[in-house]
Amino acid sequence: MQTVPMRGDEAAQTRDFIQSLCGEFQKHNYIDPSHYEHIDVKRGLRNADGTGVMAGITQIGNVQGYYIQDGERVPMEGRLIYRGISIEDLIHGFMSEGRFGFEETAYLLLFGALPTRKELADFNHVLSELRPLPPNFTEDMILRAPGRDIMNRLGRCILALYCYDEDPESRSLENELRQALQLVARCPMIIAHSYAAKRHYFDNDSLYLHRPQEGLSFAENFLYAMRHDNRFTEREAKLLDLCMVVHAEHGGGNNSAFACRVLSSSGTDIYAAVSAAVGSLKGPRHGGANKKVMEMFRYIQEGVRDWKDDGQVRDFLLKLQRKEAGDRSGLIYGMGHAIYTLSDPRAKLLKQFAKTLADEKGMLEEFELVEAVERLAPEVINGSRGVPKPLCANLDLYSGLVYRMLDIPEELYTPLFAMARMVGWCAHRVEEVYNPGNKIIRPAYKAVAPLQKFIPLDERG
Ligand SMILES: CC(=O)SCCNC(=O)CCNC(=O)[C@H](O)C(C)(C)COP(=O)(O)OP(=O)(O)OC[C@H]1O[C@@H](n2cnc3c(N)ncnc32)[C@H](O)[C@@H]1OP(=O)(O)O
Ligand SMILES: O=C([O-])CC(=O)C(=O)O
Repeated sequence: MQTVPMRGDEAAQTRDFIQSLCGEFQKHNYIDPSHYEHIDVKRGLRNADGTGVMAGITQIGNVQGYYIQDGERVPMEGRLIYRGISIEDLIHGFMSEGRFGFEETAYLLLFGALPTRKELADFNHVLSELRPLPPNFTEDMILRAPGRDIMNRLGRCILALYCYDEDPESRSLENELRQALQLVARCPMIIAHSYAAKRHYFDNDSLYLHRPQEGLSFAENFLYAMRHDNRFTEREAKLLDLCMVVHAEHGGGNNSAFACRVLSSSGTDIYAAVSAAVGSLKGPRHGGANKKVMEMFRYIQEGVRDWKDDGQVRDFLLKLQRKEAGDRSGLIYGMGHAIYTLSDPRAKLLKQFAKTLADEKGMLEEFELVEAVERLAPEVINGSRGVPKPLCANLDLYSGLVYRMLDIPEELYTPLFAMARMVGWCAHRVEEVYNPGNKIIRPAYKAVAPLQKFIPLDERG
């Protein structure tokens, strides 16, 4: 698809007009912070003590980072629980038996119980059946309109799948589950093909489109489809599988799952709800942070002469925080979390694997720099805060490093997160739609604009 180019003078006129409207916009849209002193607004849907406003009940995932004692928030080591099973137990369970774990995690999250051997085999077979994209989908939806941003492509493709679904509007449980499994199964292919198109059209590379292979696991299929020579080792696939498991679910309140639940509560279709979740995850304060972390480390490596000197690293982090360096957002990516306080259990797990891999690949210096940021950033972020807030590394601090050591290109880091989280989104979607008591999610906004009269066109100044 091509956009119609504007002539130079038209473009300048449009730019000037829009620039003049920026002033108008600022005049009428600025919210004076003092309003928040008088009106009880739960900004970011948070209570005054930083805890989240309780917006729903779920059976799927549980995220714990503090407990309440005598009305006070008490920090604790983070816990992540999928359907009642801690993430550590789940990972230990399938790893100790030498299996891939993502498929059984998906089954657990979507249906609520661990599969038996037969159920797991049947589930894997169904995923294989559902994996191929519809005929001509890659040609029509991916190759004809390639794009640089794979998350944007993914959202678009998910919305487009509505048109290829013979029954997109039925909300029967069976249909919802069929759609959910199809989305989970197809996501790796959409990402791999979108990436191939991006490389071909924007990076001048040859075009290769691999088809999914029956008998390969989710992680193996992704590596097979992403790499031009289809080659990967078992160790790489097992590590990617583990990354997928830790990214699969994070309760109902995280920004993308909540977006999915908000849309679902309106009664709209699964494609609309899940593509909204993709859009949310793309944001740099959410899943997009894994890509931003790598960019931030490039800034640090360029800006700090001796990475082993804590003083120099701390000074650079201060510059990041003061918006004097990096992307000027003021954020130290990969640090902080809305719920976790002392630790994010996923970051702990990924850190262990990153360290072993870094040792093997001769990348211990990079690993140690990430560790230094983890150690020094809380003090920098807390700055002169009277009572320091406990602040820990989140999973995005170490996931990028693991992906880099797996030779996965940076533009796929957030899409990989989406590929895994598709399971969590679909589980929350079906839970939202299936439970009949659920109401449309509809918080309130206090309007502060003064009333005014309509002025006829000729009388306006
Ligand atoms: C998969 C995920 O979504 S994990 C999160 C990935 N995101 C990132 O890594 C981006 C960096 N981190 C952040 O932006 C934040 O920590 C978030 C968005 C994750 C959580 O935000 P919040 O729940 O608002 O954090 P919290 O309430 O603890 O923030 C306390 C203060 O520290 C600041 N802060 C928190 N984390 C950071 C950070 N990484 N860098 C700079 N400042 C930070 C906040 O801006 C806030 O300042 P304020 O009190 O002056 O407004
Ligand atoms: O829970 C959150 O706010 C963000 C997060 O870590 C996730 O979704 O994995």
